[in-house]
Amino acid sequence: MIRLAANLSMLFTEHDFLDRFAAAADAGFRGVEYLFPYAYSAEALRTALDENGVEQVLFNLPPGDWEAGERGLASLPGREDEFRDSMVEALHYAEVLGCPRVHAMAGLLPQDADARIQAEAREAHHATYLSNLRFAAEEAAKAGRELLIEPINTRDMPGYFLCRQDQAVAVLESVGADNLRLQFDLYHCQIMEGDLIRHLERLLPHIGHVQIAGVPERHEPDIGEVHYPAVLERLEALGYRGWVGCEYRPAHGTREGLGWGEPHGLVS
Ligand SMILES: O=C(O)C(=O)[C@@H](O)CO
Ligand SMILES: [Mg+2]
Repeated sequence: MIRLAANLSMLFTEHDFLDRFAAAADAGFRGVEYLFPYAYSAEALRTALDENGVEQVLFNLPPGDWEAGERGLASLPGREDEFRDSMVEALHYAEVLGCPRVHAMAGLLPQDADARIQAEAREAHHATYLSNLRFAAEEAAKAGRELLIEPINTRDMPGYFLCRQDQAVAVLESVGADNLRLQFDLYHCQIMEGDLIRHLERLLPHIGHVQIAGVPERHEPDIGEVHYPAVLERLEALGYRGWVGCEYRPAHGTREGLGWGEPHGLVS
């Protein structure tokens, strides 16, 4: 049985953040994920999990200055100290929340530079990314956690450093840490590369977490060009036993749009 987690940064936004845990549990979700926990104390979040009987399955490391447009620190040359601090903070939250995995966003390449500068920057980001991920995977291993990396489509996030599955696999293999795994977001993969079922088959040994959304609008999985019943059936047949994060923006209301999840135990 596919295990669905509600992404509380996108679902149940009809409610205040701390009330979304109850709304998710009431709709049949047994796991939750969201972008960032840091606006709340870890203890308050722990209480929200416990009171509603849901598991925390994923959240991201602090991403730098999100409001100013930053999208992660892991590949940013010169920001290594901040990245290390962000890992320490994330592991503290992971411990209190009992969350088995955290996601390190890669960050953006410099925009508006000429091709030569872009190429040099890409090399510098790659080297920084590998060394930061080596450090972070080691820290995560000491704490008994997994560290995830996620290719994100560059239409939604222009300049995002990690945007293709092969690039991610090359990074995982270069770092070579057992607890460094792939966050496979089918929405991003469909936009950049397509061929979702073949990607799942090939990438399964690397996958630590899956996320889904309809393409191209990022609405419910039953809206758009991807036939998710077939994709999820294949995922299950392949033996994937992890979580599938529902990371989409409801087209109308969250509950109104949950009909697609009824075969997986959700209630609309
Ligand atoms: O945007 C996505 O997709 C995510 O999974 C966020 O957590 C940013 O990485
Ligand atoms: Mg995602």
